Amino acid sequence: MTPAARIATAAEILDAVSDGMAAEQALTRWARGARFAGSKDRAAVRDHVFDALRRWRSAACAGGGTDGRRVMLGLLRLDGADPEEIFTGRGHAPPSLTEAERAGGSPPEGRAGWDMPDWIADRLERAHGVEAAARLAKALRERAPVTLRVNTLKSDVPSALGKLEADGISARPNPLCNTALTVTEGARRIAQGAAYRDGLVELQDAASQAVAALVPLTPEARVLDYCAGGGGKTLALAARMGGGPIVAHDADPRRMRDLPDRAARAGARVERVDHPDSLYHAVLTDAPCSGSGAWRRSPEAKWRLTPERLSELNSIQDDILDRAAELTAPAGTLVYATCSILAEENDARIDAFLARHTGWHAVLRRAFDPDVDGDGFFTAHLTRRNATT
Ligand SMILES: C[S@@+](CC[C@H](N)C(=O)[O-])C[C@H]1O[C@@H](n2cnc3c(N)ncnc32)[C@H](O)[C@@H]1O
Repeated sequence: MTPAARIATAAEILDAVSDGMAAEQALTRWARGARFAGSKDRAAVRDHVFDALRRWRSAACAGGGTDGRRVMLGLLRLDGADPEEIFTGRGHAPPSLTEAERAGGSPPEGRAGWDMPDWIADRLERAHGVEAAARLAKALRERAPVTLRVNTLKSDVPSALGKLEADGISARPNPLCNTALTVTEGARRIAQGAAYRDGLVELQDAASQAVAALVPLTPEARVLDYCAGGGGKTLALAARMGGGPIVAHDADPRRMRDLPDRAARAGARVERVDHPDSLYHAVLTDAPCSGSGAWRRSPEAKWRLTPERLSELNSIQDDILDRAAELTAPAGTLVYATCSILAEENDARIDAFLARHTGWHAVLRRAFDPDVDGDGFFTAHLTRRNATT
């Protein structure tokens, strides 16, 4: 495919996303019908679509409209490219620009440059002040880093770096966590590489690793990952415990479907339970959330979140904390985590928990901002006051 044909395809996919289809689904549907497209074409189209979704509002402003064609036009303008070289109408390129399109569009100013719905920008500004809010919003316009966790059950940082090099992948240590590596070259080769296949490294965001690294663990601790999902943090905890065991639970057990295979590959022991009913020294609740700290990776979620859905998530987060508190041993630690930058899902949930449970206090609260090293995350550690056993 020519560069222009890739742009034309991205514009069509963006129209499908505008109509409500998930970006991944729209890309898969296109790829199925596009046998002519090679792996580089697919990767390039995907990058265009995700770049446009991250900067939808500013690109629409620069392109003079919200349809896929004009969003791609705006994106080219924002990136300093000459749209006339792409919109030629030749071959599979998009049709030539009309006079109205040439004259339309304006540089994004103010909130348009934040690339976020106003209601979310308002909340960010209330919580963090205008400068910090703008910085957070703008960080989510960029591509996210690709990060790996070195599985200390099978390797260490220097040997993992060496094995990755042999797979054609370059990486560097990531400052957020001592197990984290940022991939600098060859990210698309990870899944086929021996280091990944043999369980020496896992794909995991560095802030997610840092959250798991903060969970207080002792060698004999009984540990419950209450919202285990695919098990990213379960496996990170198991590695810190010399293999485990870690008890994993999820309200939707299908989310843990791949966990036994992943654990076997990593050399970790994970016991899945449907109804946890004993007491644990550490209970991790990596709660369902807006995912706002990771909107670089799933940018359409930024445009689809509604105030109603956010309130619904807040109720689920409160219920999870209440239930997890019952499962925390008297001297144990309840760990709350989200991959969100919204105060409503972070400090406000902890404050609400402490108001409902006056015998508890927060011994740690930490926010990770989305940046070149990792996603936005929040974690808090809760313990009972004066607990002795
Ligand atoms: C953020 S994801 C977990 C990601 C996972 N910990 C990881 O690191 O890969 C949140 C998970 O919470 C689960 N969940 C939703 N409601 C729940 C509830 N009431 N109790 C327990 N888990 C719940 C979801 O099914 C989802 O898998």
